[in-house]
Amino acid sequence: MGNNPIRVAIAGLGNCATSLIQGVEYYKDAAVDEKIPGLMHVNFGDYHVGDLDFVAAFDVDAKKVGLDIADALAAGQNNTITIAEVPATGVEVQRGPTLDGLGRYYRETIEESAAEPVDVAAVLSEREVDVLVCYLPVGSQEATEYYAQAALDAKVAFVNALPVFIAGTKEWDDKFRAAGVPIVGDDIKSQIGATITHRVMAKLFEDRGVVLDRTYQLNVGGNMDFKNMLERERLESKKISKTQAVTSNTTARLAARDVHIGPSDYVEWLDDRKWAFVRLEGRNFGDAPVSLEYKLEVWDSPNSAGVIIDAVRAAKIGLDRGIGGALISASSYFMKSPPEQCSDESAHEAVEAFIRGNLER
Ligand SMILES: O=P(O)(O)OC[C@H]1O[C@@H](O)[C@H](O)[C@@H](O)[C@@H]1O
Repeated sequence: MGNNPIRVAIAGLGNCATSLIQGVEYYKDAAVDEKIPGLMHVNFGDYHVGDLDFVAAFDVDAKKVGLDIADALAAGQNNTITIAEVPATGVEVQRGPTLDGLGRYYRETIEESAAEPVDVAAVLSEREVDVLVCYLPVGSQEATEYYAQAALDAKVAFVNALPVFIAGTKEWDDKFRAAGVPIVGDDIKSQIGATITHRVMAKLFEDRGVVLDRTYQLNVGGNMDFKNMLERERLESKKISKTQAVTSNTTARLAARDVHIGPSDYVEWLDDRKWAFVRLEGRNFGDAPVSLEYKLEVWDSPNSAGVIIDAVRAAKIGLDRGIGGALISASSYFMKSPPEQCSDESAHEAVEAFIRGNLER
């Protein structure tokens, strides 16, 4: 823990939480002027990466509930790369409510804890949590709403890492504004992930005067996220989120049949690696055809951890400044489906202005 602690709670102790918590351990003593792989800011405003202090965690998996956070990171189906050994935290994983959090493939794979669910808002208040990070499985609409409401009730800032639309809806934005609680969301945009690289390439076509005619992004991986998404009904919002994240960065108006962006399959032996196969087709000078194809290979969870560390610190600054509702700059830069889409360059500038206090949200 650093000098200026941010008290963080986590909903969903899967791979993403593992990378986040191990990453904070790994970088906790990083020098402020050091170049850190995968982290855009060592200091974000007054907050150092080591200031994140994990004081509460919720899960539904019988193999995780009741364990110290440090032990839960290696439990159950977690299969990401190990970044650091985390010493015992003294914080036990508590039983959160399941609601619609477990789809068919989770139910087939894990055993649900028999413990009685806790009252999350009460725990958040008791532990004096500053920021709650929501890492529930894709498709958990009701469960995400439950945690968002708990954050509102306990006046805790909310970082929504999954593609359930909360920050991006007027209804929830109004609730967060009224409660004076900040929110950053929705759906984490990884450091060098499928979304950001695809956005950049689509924009490059446009900036160089090439007409983008069609594109696809096929993603495969071997973590529970990909297994969960074999259930097609659960990934509707994910497809919408990923598609709008890419198409919003170009003025090309592609017909629905000409854009295919989706989680595509589960390949167990990839573990927490994600491979993205991306193709863009267009027309160049004199309508001459041009196409670009690339493949991204990345460990999925460490790829989002650095972004979440920044999002948590933005949320804490929002809380310190008493700003309720969606933090537009941080949401646009760190998330795939913010309330307002803009170029990554302007979102980056906006985040820096927000940190300096020159931009309200
Ligand atoms: O690589 P992208 O497109 O930025 O997506 C990143 C993240 O997107 C989330 O929706 C997934 O659930 C995460 O597992 C993933 O890391």
